Amino acid sequence: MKKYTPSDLLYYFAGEKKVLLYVTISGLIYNVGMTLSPWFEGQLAQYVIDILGGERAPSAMLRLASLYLLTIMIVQGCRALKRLYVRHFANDISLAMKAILYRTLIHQETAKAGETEGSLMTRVVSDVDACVEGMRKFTTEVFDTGVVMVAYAALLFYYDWKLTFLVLLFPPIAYFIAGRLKKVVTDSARAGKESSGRLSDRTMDRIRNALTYRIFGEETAQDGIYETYLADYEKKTVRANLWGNTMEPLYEVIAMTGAFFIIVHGGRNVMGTGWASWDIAAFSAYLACFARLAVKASHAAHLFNAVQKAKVSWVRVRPYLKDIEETEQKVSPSATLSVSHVSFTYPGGDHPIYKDFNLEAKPGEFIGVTGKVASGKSTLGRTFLCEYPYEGTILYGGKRLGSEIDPIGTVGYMGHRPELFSGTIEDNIRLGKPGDLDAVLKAVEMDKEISSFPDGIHTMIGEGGLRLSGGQQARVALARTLYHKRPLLILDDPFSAVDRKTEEEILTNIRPMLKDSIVILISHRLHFFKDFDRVVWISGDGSVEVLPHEELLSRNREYRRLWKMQHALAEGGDDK
Ligand SMILES: Nc1ncnc2c1ncn2[C@@H]1O[C@H](COP(=O)(O)OP(=O)(O)OP(=O)(O)O)[C@@H](O)[C@H]1O
Repeated sequence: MKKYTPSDLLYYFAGEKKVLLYVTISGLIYNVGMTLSPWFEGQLAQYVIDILGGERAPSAMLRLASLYLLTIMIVQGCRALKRLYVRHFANDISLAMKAILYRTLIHQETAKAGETEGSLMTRVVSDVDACVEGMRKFTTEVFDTGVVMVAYAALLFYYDWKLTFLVLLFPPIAYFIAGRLKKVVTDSARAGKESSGRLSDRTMDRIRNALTYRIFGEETAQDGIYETYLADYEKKTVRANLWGNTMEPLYEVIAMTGAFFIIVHGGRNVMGTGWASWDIAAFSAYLACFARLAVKASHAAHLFNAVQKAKVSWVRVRPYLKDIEETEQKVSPSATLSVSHVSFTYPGGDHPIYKDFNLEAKPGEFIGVTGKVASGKSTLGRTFLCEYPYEGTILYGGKRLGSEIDPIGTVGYMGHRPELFSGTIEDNIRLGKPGDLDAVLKAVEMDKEISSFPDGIHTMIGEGGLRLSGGQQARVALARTLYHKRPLLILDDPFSAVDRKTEEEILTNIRPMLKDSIVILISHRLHFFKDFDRVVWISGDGSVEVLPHEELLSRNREYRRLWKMQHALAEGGDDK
């Protein structure tokens, strides 16, 4: 049997077999039971005529009505159960998708040009919601529309198959029109979503840079630009909703056209001159059954649109749904890192940022990376994420990183920016992964601070974490990286926003936690490099030197100069 991965839609259905079984049982009872209503209504009409004509006693009506009531109670009870399980199903899928998504997004960083982490997270989470809503509607309608339509159609054929063939021509016409319009609905939904993404980017930009815009007298111009984005969003959303919603009544009118033929031909059946012989009960049951079928058919068309919209979101969110846990299991805890002759040039760049980089490292080792400003330190760190192709080989556990082993699940990364999203501190660290956060909060020296917040770990930190100080943001981001520990960790300037004492405490705390990981730590500040296993120096002209601290100090003039300068500052008490 095919093994589904998180990027297959069926993966989520397969994980919910038990809940789907309950949905199926309660859904079948409810929907097949629904066809009994038109039959009961027809019988009731016939009983009224019979009682008035003296052919039946009123007590018979009472028995029939009680039976009808009991049937309704059972059918509606199953309906409530079915709804409950469908909700259960949707919640489980939403949680599963978001947990996978968050884990993947830790590795997303700057590769997607022009996208900020806040808008990326906000957009993909809203896409997940739209997808789950589509899956919920689909599951509901498979029963409420699919099964019930088959049951109603069977009843209609039983009463008069010729008339049924005739009247059932109309719902497919409505369905066909919905199919033809699906491109318009999809395109307008996509345009609406894209415009919403652009607007949220713009909103974030306006908030983040508010002070800069005010100081440089740019506010009015920025407000004008913002208005154009808002106007575009309004226009596209109205258009998307218009196409999505106004088609429904049209489908219903077309589907109901069959009722005209029932009144004419059904009347003939009752008079004894039609294709079948009917009493009043049959006429009434047939008409009621058809009306319900036509309404259901219009729901099918509506469902079609909902599924189309969900598809747009699914296509957008799918690349972020990767099987991380599985990759993690393939990595041996004692695997070593072997970097040989690696050079990196940005796509379209005319020279390598660095070349001939060589490094051997084993678990428990800390490797420092430093160099001049803009020499390529972050670029070297991000090479391990394999966002872009590199020259040479990076082997992890003997497998080539990027082609034979996925960096997701192997490489943990904390970038320059803390990459926090709007949510609680807990959400930002946990990213859907259950477990105890105490150890990582203590390690990053955040435990006491968090317990002094009124909402503790449930404190909402705002978009991009703007309600926290820079140092707090950095420590929450570090706690997240530690909580989702990987055998190879790249930490890009993790302590730039904390003071030296806290930095030292954190380093002391995390070293024992990371004794089975290889840590590559990029920093401008060198004082802790003396305790590291090796230091990588990037010169800025492309050359890379890898040596233990003392050796690098004696051999590399630039490194020595920088070290001495920082040492002198520290002794003068100026270094934080
Ligand atoms: N995505 C990119 N595309 C093209 N060039 C880039 C990209 N990112 C960085 N660069 C360039 O690569 C060079 C090295 O940048 P990088 O950020 O790696 O340096 P750094 O040493 O980490 O900088 P800093 O000292 O500011 O931390 C710079 O000249 C930069 O302009």
